[in-house]
Amino acid sequence: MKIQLALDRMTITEAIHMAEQVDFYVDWIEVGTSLIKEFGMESVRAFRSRFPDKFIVADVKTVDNAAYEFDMCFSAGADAATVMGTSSPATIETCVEMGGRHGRQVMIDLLHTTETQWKALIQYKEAIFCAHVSKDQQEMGKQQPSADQLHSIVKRFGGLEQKIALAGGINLDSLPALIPIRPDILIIGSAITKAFDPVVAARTIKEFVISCKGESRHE
Ligand SMILES: O=C(CO)[C@H](O)[C@H](O)COP(=O)(O)O
Repeated sequence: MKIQLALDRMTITEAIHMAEQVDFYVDWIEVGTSLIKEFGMESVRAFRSRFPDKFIVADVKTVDNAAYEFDMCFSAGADAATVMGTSSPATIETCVEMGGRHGRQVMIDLLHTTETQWKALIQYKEAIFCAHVSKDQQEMGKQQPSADQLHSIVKRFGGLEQKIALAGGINLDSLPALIPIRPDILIIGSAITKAFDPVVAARTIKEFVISCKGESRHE
Protein backbone atom coordinates (compact mmCIF):
# COMPACT_ATOMS: atom_id res chain seq x y z
CA MET A 1 0.00 0.00 0.00
CA LYS A 2 1.66 3.18 -1.20
CA ILE A 3 1.32 6.58 0.42
CA GLN A 4 1.01 9.44 -2.06
CA LEU A 5 1.80 12.84 -0.57
CA ALA A 6 -0.53 15.48 -2.08
CA LEU A 7 1.00 18.95 -2.18
CA ASP A 8 -1.45 21.81 -2.60
CA ARG A 9 -1.93 25.49 -1.82
CA MET A 10 1.74 26.42 -1.36
CA THR A 11 4.63 27.71 -3.43
CA ILE A 12 6.94 25.35 -5.30
CA THR A 13 9.70 26.10 -2.79
CA GLU A 14 7.42 25.34 0.15
CA ALA A 15 6.17 22.17 -1.54
CA ILE A 16 9.68 20.91 -2.20
CA HIS A 17 10.69 21.69 1.37
CA MET A 18 7.66 19.77 2.64
CA ALA A 19 8.47 16.78 0.42
CA GLU A 20 12.11 16.81 1.53
CA GLN A 21 11.04 16.62 5.18
CA VAL A 22 8.71 13.63 4.77
CA ASP A 23 10.33 11.94 1.78
CA PHE A 24 11.31 8.88 3.82
CA TYR A 25 7.70 8.17 4.84
CA VAL A 26 5.95 8.61 1.51
CA ASP A 27 6.19 6.55 -1.66
CA TRP A 28 4.76 8.83 -4.33
CA ILE A 29 4.65 12.62 -4.57
CA GLU A 30 1.65 14.38 -6.08
CA VAL A 31 2.19 17.80 -7.59
CA GLY A 32 -1.27 19.05 -6.65
CA THR A 33 -3.80 20.69 -8.95
CA SER A 34 -3.37 24.03 -7.20
CA LEU A 35 0.40 24.00 -7.79
CA ILE A 36 -0.06 23.14 -11.45
CA LYS A 37 -2.69 25.87 -11.86
CA GLU A 38 -0.60 28.47 -10.08
CA PHE A 39 2.84 27.64 -11.41
CA GLY A 40 2.25 25.48 -14.45
CA MET A 41 4.56 22.69 -15.60
CA GLU A 42 7.45 24.41 -13.85
CA SER A 43 6.12 22.80 -10.65
CA VAL A 44 6.35 19.30 -12.17
CA ARG A 45 9.81 19.98 -13.62
CA ALA A 46 11.04 21.27 -10.25
CA PHE A 47 9.96 18.05 -8.53
CA ARG A 48 11.42 15.84 -11.24
CA SER A 49 14.71 17.64 -10.89
CA ARG A 50 14.79 17.54 -7.06
CA PHE A 51 13.47 13.96 -6.74
CA PRO A 52 14.87 12.11 -9.75
CA ASP A 53 14.02 8.67 -8.33
CA LYS A 54 10.60 9.37 -6.84
CA PHE A 55 7.34 8.45 -8.56
CA ILE A 56 5.68 11.77 -9.39
CA VAL A 57 1.98 12.23 -10.09
CA ALA A 58 0.84 15.39 -11.89
CA ASP A 59 -2.68 15.98 -10.58
CA VAL A 60 -3.65 17.96 -13.66
CA LYS A 61 -7.31 16.79 -13.51
CA THR A 62 -7.68 16.93 -17.27
CA VAL A 63 -11.24 17.31 -18.62
CA ASP A 64 -10.43 18.15 -22.24
CA ASN A 65 -7.45 18.76 -24.52
CA ALA A 66 -6.07 15.46 -23.28
CA ALA A 67 -3.21 14.86 -25.70
CA TYR A 68 -1.77 18.33 -25.14
CA GLU A 69 -2.09 18.29 -21.35
CA PHE A 70 -0.83 14.73 -20.87
CA ASP A 71 2.08 15.31 -23.23
CA MET A 72 2.93 18.43 -21.20
CA CYS A 73 2.88 16.49 -17.91
CA PHE A 74 4.89 13.53 -19.20
CA SER A 75 7.41 15.78 -20.95
CA ALA A 76 7.86 17.66 -17.67
CA GLY A 77 8.77 14.37 -16.02
CA ALA A 78 5.57 13.09 -14.42
CA ASP A 79 5.27 9.33 -14.02
CA ALA A 80 1.47 9.59 -13.91
CA ALA A 81 -1.16 12.20 -14.68
CA THR A 82 -4.82 12.44 -13.71
CA VAL A 83 -7.98 12.75 -15.77
CA MET A 84 -11.49 13.30 -14.47
CA GLY A 85 -13.75 10.28 -14.93
CA THR A 86 -16.57 12.68 -15.78
CA SER A 87 -14.75 13.72 -18.98
CA SER A 88 -15.96 12.68 -22.41
CA PRO A 89 -15.08 9.15 -23.55
CA ALA A 90 -12.80 10.74 -26.18
CA THR A 91 -10.79 12.49 -23.46
CA ILE A 92 -10.39 9.36 -21.32
CA GLU A 93 -9.46 7.27 -24.35
CA THR A 94 -6.83 9.82 -25.38
CA CYS A 95 -5.32 9.96 -21.87
CA VAL A 96 -5.04 6.18 -21.71
CA GLU A 97 -3.54 6.14 -25.18
CA MET A 98 -1.02 8.83 -24.17
CA GLY A 99 -0.12 6.87 -21.04
CA GLY A 100 0.61 3.80 -23.15
CA ARG A 101 2.58 5.78 -25.72
CA HIS A 102 4.78 7.41 -23.05
CA GLY A 103 4.99 4.31 -20.84
CA ARG A 104 3.45 6.26 -17.96
CA GLN A 105 0.42 5.74 -15.76
CA VAL A 106 -3.03 7.28 -15.90
CA MET A 107 -5.11 7.92 -12.80
CA ILE A 108 -8.84 8.31 -13.39
CA ASP A 109 -10.42 10.51 -10.72
CA LEU A 110 -13.90 9.15 -9.98
CA LEU A 111 -15.13 12.38 -8.37
CA HIS A 112 -18.85 12.73 -9.14
CA THR A 113 -18.90 9.94 -11.69
CA THR A 114 -22.18 8.17 -12.25
CA GLU A 115 -22.82 4.45 -12.42
CA THR A 116 -23.13 4.74 -16.20
CA GLN A 117 -19.70 6.36 -16.34
CA TRP A 118 -18.20 3.66 -14.08
CA LYS A 119 -19.48 1.01 -16.46
CA ALA A 120 -17.75 2.75 -19.35
CA LEU A 121 -14.52 3.22 -17.39
CA ILE A 122 -13.96 -0.35 -16.26
CA GLN A 123 -12.58 -1.25 -19.67
CA TYR A 124 -9.41 0.66 -18.74
CA LYS A 125 -7.68 -2.08 -16.83
CA GLU A 126 -4.29 -0.38 -16.93
CA ALA A 127 -5.57 2.80 -15.24
CA ILE A 128 -5.55 3.57 -11.52
CA PHE A 129 -9.05 4.40 -10.27
CA CYS A 130 -9.17 7.10 -7.62
CA ALA A 131 -12.18 7.23 -5.28
CA HIS A 132 -12.20 10.85 -4.20
CA VAL A 133 -14.20 13.06 -1.82
CA SER A 134 -13.69 16.65 -2.99
CA LYS A 135 -12.27 19.49 -0.94
CA ASP A 136 -15.56 21.37 -1.44
CA GLN A 137 -17.60 18.44 -0.13
CA GLN A 138 -15.28 18.21 2.84
CA GLU A 139 -15.54 21.92 3.58
CA MET A 140 -19.28 22.13 3.05
CA GLY A 141 -19.86 19.15 5.33
CA LYS A 142 -17.45 20.70 7.80
CA GLN A 143 -16.19 17.21 8.46
CA GLN A 144 -13.79 14.69 7.11
CA PRO A 145 -15.18 12.33 4.49
CA SER A 146 -16.65 9.26 6.06
CA ALA A 147 -15.14 5.96 5.19
CA ASP A 148 -18.63 5.00 3.97
CA GLN A 149 -18.40 7.46 1.10
CA LEU A 150 -15.14 5.97 -0.14
CA HIS A 151 -16.30 2.42 0.61
CA SER A 152 -19.42 2.86 -1.49
CA ILE A 153 -17.35 3.97 -4.48
CA VAL A 154 -14.74 1.28 -4.08
CA LYS A 155 -17.15 -1.61 -3.63
CA ARG A 156 -18.21 -1.11 -7.25
CA PHE A 157 -14.66 -1.88 -8.25
CA GLY A 158 -13.95 -4.47 -5.57
CA GLY A 159 -13.63 -7.45 -7.87
CA LEU A 160 -11.86 -5.64 -10.63
CA GLU A 161 -8.20 -5.75 -11.48
CA GLN A 162 -7.58 -2.00 -11.63
CA LYS A 163 -5.45 -0.40 -8.96
CA ILE A 164 -7.47 1.67 -6.50
CA ALA A 165 -6.44 4.96 -4.90
CA LEU A 166 -8.36 6.74 -2.13
CA ALA A 167 -8.29 10.51 -1.61
CA GLY A 168 -10.01 13.32 0.20
CA GLY A 169 -9.27 14.41 3.74
CA ILE A 170 -7.81 11.07 4.78
CA ASN A 171 -6.24 11.26 8.22
CA LEU A 172 -5.36 9.04 11.17
CA ASP A 173 -9.00 9.03 12.31
CA SER A 174 -10.36 7.80 9.00
CA LEU A 175 -7.49 5.44 8.15
CA PRO A 176 -8.58 2.46 10.30
CA ALA A 177 -11.83 2.16 8.35
CA LEU A 178 -10.08 2.54 5.00
CA ILE A 179 -7.29 -0.03 5.43
CA PRO A 180 -9.72 -2.99 5.01
CA ILE A 181 -10.50 -1.73 1.49
CA ARG A 182 -6.87 -2.63 0.77
CA PRO A 183 -6.30 0.33 -1.54
CA ASP A 184 -3.17 0.31 -3.67
CA ILE A 185 -2.57 3.99 -2.99
CA LEU A 186 -3.57 6.23 -0.09
CA ILE A 187 -3.48 9.87 -1.17
CA ILE A 188 -2.86 12.11 1.82
CA GLY A 189 -2.45 15.89 1.74
CA SER A 190 -3.60 18.13 4.58
CA ALA A 191 -3.23 15.50 7.30
CA ILE A 192 0.52 15.78 6.68
CA THR A 193 1.06 19.21 5.15
CA LYS A 194 -1.16 21.08 7.62
CA ALA A 195 -0.04 19.10 10.66
CA PHE A 196 1.72 20.89 13.50
CA ASP A 197 4.68 18.62 12.76
CA PRO A 198 4.46 17.15 9.25
CA VAL A 199 7.32 14.72 9.88
CA VAL A 200 5.62 13.24 12.94
CA ALA A 201 2.33 13.09 11.04
CA ALA A 202 3.88 11.33 8.05
CA ARG A 203 5.81 8.91 10.26
CA THR A 204 2.74 8.10 12.34
CA ILE A 205 0.66 7.43 9.23
CA LYS A 206 3.38 5.27 7.71
CA GLU A 207 3.83 3.30 10.93
CA PHE A 208 0.09 2.84 11.22
CA VAL A 209 -0.14 1.46 7.69
CA ILE A 210 2.79 -0.89 8.38
CA SER A 211 1.28 -1.97 11.71
CA CYS A 212 -1.93 -2.92 9.90
CA LYS A 213 0.19 -4.93 7.49
CA GLY A 214 -1.25 -2.48 4.98
CA GLU A 215 -1.32 -4.76 1.99
CA SER A 216 -3.03 -3.55 -1.13
CA ARG A 217 -5.37 -5.52 -3.36
CA HIS A 218 -2.46 -6.27 -5.66
CA GLU A 219 0.11 -7.60 -3.17
O1 LIG B 1 -7.05 16.18 -5.24
C1 LIG B 1 -7.04 16.82 -4.24
C2 LIG B 1 -7.93 17.98 -4.07
O2 LIG B 1 -8.81 18.04 -5.16
C3 LIG B 1 -6.09 16.46 -3.13
O3 LIG B 1 -4.89 16.06 -3.67
C4 LIG B 1 -6.64 15.30 -2.33
O4 LIG B 1 -7.92 15.63 -1.86
C5 LIG B 1 -5.72 14.97 -1.14
O5 LIG B 1 -5.59 16.08 -0.29
P1 LIG B 1 -6.31 16.14 1.16
O6 LIG B 1 -5.83 14.95 1.92
O7 LIG B 1 -5.86 17.44 1.74
O8 LIG B 1 -7.80 16.08 0.90
